[in-house]
Amino acid sequence: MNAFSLRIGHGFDAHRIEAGEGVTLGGVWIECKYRIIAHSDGDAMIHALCDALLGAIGGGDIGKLFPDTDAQFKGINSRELLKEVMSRVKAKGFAVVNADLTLIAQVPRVSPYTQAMQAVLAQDMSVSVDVVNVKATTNEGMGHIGRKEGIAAHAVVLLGPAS
Ligand SMILES: Nc1ccn([C@@H]2O[C@H](COP(=O)(O)O)[C@@H](O)[C@H]2O)c(=O)n1
Ligand SMILES: C[C@@]1(CO)OP(=O)(O)OP(=O)(O)OC[C@H]1O
Repeated sequence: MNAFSLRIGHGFDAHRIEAGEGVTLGGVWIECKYRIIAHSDGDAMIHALCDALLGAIGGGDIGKLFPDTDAQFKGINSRELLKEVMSRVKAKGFAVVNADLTLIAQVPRVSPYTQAMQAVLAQDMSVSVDVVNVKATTNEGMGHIGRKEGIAAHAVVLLGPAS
């Protein structure tokens, strides 16, 4: 790696939702009438971010690292997965330049929480909060997301040399 080494990564994740008492997204608990169906806490935004980071370092994906057949990951807080992924990013000599996440969800409404999500994700990636962007869109009522059967998230990251 030299001073000009840059790596880009993209991640995507989707989970089903059902009636419940709240969701964790971007590492932030959001009280609402839904819950996310998953082996872990179902934080699709962090899962997409982990896959983007792993993609950038050629590190596979979170399903390979943290199989959903392994009891040790049952109900796990996805921030723990992000911390492990970040240790792999750092071990390869990279640091996050910026990260951009998009949640696609008809529900819940997350705009009151995006700043808190940015702060949590910046902390876990050891970067300044102004290089982490979180945004959301509905699916305008279309398809499974529009019918409130599930949610999805995309993440894009740029990595550069750790100084
Ligand atoms: N789960 C969501 C989805 C959207 N938002 C916010 O609403 C704005 C309008 O959404 P559109 O689908 O009509 O583009 C969007 O820009 C978000 O700020 C949200 O908070 N939570
Ligand atoms: C996080 C893991 C592991 O608990 O499970 P899920 O919460 O089901 O999430 P997914 O995005 O399907 O993939 C990675 C998993 O192996």
